[in-house]
Amino acid sequence: MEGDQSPGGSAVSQDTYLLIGGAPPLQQGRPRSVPRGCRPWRLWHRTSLCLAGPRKASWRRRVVVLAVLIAVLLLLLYSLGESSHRTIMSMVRGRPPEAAFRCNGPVNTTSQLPHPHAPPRPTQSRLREDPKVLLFTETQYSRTGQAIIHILVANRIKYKMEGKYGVVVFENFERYLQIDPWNRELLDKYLRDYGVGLVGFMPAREETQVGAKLRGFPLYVHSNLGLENVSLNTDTTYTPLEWAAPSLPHFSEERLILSILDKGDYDGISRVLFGGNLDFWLHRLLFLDAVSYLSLGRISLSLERYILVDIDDIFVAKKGVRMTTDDVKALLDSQWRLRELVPEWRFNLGFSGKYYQNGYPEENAGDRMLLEHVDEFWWFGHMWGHTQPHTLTQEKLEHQMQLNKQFALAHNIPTDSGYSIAPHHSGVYPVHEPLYDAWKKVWNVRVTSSEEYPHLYPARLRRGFIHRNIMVLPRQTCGLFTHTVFIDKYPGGRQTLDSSIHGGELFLSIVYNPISIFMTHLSNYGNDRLALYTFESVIKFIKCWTNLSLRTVPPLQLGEKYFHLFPNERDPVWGYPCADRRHMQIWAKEKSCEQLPKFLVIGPQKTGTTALYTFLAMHPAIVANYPSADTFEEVQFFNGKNYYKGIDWYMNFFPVPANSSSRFLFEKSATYFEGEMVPQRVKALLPHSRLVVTVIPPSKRAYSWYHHMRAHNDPTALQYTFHQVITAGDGDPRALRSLRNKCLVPGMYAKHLERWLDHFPASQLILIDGEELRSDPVYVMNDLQRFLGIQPFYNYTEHLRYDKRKGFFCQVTEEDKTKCLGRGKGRIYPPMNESDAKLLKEYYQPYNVALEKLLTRLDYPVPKWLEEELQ
Ligand SMILES: Nc1ncnc2c1ncn2[C@@H]1O[C@H](COP(=O)(O)OS(=O)(=O)O)[C@@H](OP(=O)(O)O)[C@H]1O
Repeated sequence: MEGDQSPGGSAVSQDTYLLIGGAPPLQQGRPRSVPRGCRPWRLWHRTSLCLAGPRKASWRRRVVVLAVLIAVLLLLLYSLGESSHRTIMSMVRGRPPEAAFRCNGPVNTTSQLPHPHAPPRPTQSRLREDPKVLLFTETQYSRTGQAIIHILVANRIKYKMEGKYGVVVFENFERYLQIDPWNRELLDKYLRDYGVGLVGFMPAREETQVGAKLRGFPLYVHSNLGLENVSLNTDTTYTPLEWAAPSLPHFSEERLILSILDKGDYDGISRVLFGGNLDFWLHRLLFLDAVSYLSLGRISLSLERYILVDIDDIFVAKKGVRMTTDDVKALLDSQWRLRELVPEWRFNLGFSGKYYQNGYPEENAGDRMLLEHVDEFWWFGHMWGHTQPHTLTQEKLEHQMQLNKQFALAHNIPTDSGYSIAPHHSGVYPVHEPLYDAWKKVWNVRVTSSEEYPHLYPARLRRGFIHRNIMVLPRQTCGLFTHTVFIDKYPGGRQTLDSSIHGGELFLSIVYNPISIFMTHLSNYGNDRLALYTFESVIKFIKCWTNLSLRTVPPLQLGEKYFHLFPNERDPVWGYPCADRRHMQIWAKEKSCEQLPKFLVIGPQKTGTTALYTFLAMHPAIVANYPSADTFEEVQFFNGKNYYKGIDWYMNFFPVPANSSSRFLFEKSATYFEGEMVPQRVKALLPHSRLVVTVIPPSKRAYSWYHHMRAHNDPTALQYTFHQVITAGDGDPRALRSLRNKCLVPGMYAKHLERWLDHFPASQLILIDGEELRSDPVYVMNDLQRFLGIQPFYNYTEHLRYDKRKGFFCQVTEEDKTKCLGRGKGRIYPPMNESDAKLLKEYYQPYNVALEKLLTRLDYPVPKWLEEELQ
């Protein structure tokens, strides 16, 4: 094995590093030659000499000449008028760069997929679970480990440290070799039995090694040597590495490493070993291929990549950075060239009609020419006046959209794309409901895209979701913004853009995302036409270096494809808007995180949650949610269909914040406790919230719940006895089995608590003994006040009193009477029969044991009833 090494003697100068055929070297400034006399500094020099004669001009003369010159220039400009502005600018600017990328080999112009690269899958090597990667990193911060995780996450490849795996990855291969014989044999047996392969990386070394033998392995390591003759396995998803001959300019500054394939002839285990890290893009592709190859195709990405390039702000840009007729022609030409590489390629144009014909005369001609070629592009309505939707009411939004639609109809622009986007992503996420309503009503929008979900950064975590039947697709960043108009003004210099194209961020975005939507702006197509340069270059680079098959389809089809590929992204996860500065900027001003609860009473049902809710609401500093008519007073947002109504719907259950933010808003929904998705959703929206859980003996809870269902005339509960419900088997009717589950499952307290604790630290959760709440509510309420840190401290002794008739503690009214909970709380029903009680005690035994262990581990008090249950 050869170690890290840059290709010897192949240093290539800057100008050849850039892939612009025939372009002058970068150091010379502009990419195209400019007539010398037209350059302002040249003009000044020559004129001064001419007026002042051959002798060295005195400084006075120079000042006079300069003043005359400025005056002449101003006069000239004035007389030529605005129409000449662009002509002068283009003389000064030179010509835009071209994507004249040269590929040292055949460009992959076919749209066919290559032959399957994975060896046939042995029947005995089937994995029962979702294939995952088992990853061993040195530490959570180690460099290659981070790079591996980065690639896996960006490609949505699951990885973990437990369960069944499709591939095992060692950040440091030596760790694998150092495993003690017993564990090594276990791991190797697993790899052999399930046909799971291994990827290993050789650690970087300062010192040079020549022929160092790998422990217990027939391999010898040579490190820090030059790579002379590279010849590698050609059976890869991407372009064979033999293309990476040292003479190729792309590799001049990169560190090539050698990677080898061990086909398992030695010990039955296939391995791919990398001589170094993943810094270089080609090795990242090779790593993905290795994962695919070693998992026998189970962890394999399709080779199809869909790209859609939106051109936003059509007609919006300022004078001077809009498109002229030449630019429109260049756009059309580029579109034709791109079709050679991506079948049916079309740019997707988003227009704001209000600014039509708002440029210099040549630019207005450009506007008209775009409309003359309306059929050549895909179109979508942007916002008429480019206003941010979150600042507008639904009425105003509809009005703006209507104006743009009328403009479209008047200019034969198609209006049926079903796609739209909002200026600055405003209103898409965080959701501004009026935007979704207006979009649906005026434009029948069914798909949009945004960079903001869940956050702009890190880009690799951007995802899609569906809200109210509108598909929101993630957008990728291509490095061009409204103000990136000239190549020499590109932030970080042209080299930065080029390295993003040549294996950097833009290239990897396309490689890692089966579907990429890029946002560009009108201004990126005028002047230096950077968007044309960027996309033609990156597409050629991809076609040159990979076997990816590039495609494009209109947005609606793209949306359907996206959620077909990633069905588990359909459901949104609403995030806390105040944690993200950008989200705050595009969230309606009247909204505030102070209108979200500070704590939740999460249940489970029948443990005394209503009493707790009522007692809490008595506190002067605590504000409960408004009651919901549909859900028996509870909001029930996080656990059911209400979640899809969005956070505006949820926030409407709470009063608009008053001046003081010391009020504690809360809500109680007793079914949150056992909901599978609830902890994750609560964590996302209310990351700082405190959680209040009440528990009573689980069998008692189950019995109370059964009677609750009977009292609510549930037909199944009325039809079957408690015994029949708790002993229902798999062969029983569905309704009965469902009732059994709802009756028994919430009482598995430890299991549900563990799930909450996966998302929240124990310090944010308090466990209340429901039996104690019943017998000594004052003590419990004081404890809870301390946990929540609520001021002022409320003296419940004066406000709660035992009511003999009710048999429970009740609220003391101003008239010194008691106000108790309704008949539905503290019901009267016959005691549970002994055999059912015994049955349930046995049933819940393991869950109660686990609960006791959990509480002890967390240093929480163990309720008395639990001690008794375990005796
Ligand atoms: N102060 C006071 N007043 C009335 N009831 C009290 C009180 N404290 C605790 N309990 C017990 O609360 C049980 C109802 O629990 P929940 O309020 O959680 O029920 S629900 O899930 O909201 O339906 C209810 O269960 P049942 O006795 O089966 O009706 C009561 O035992």
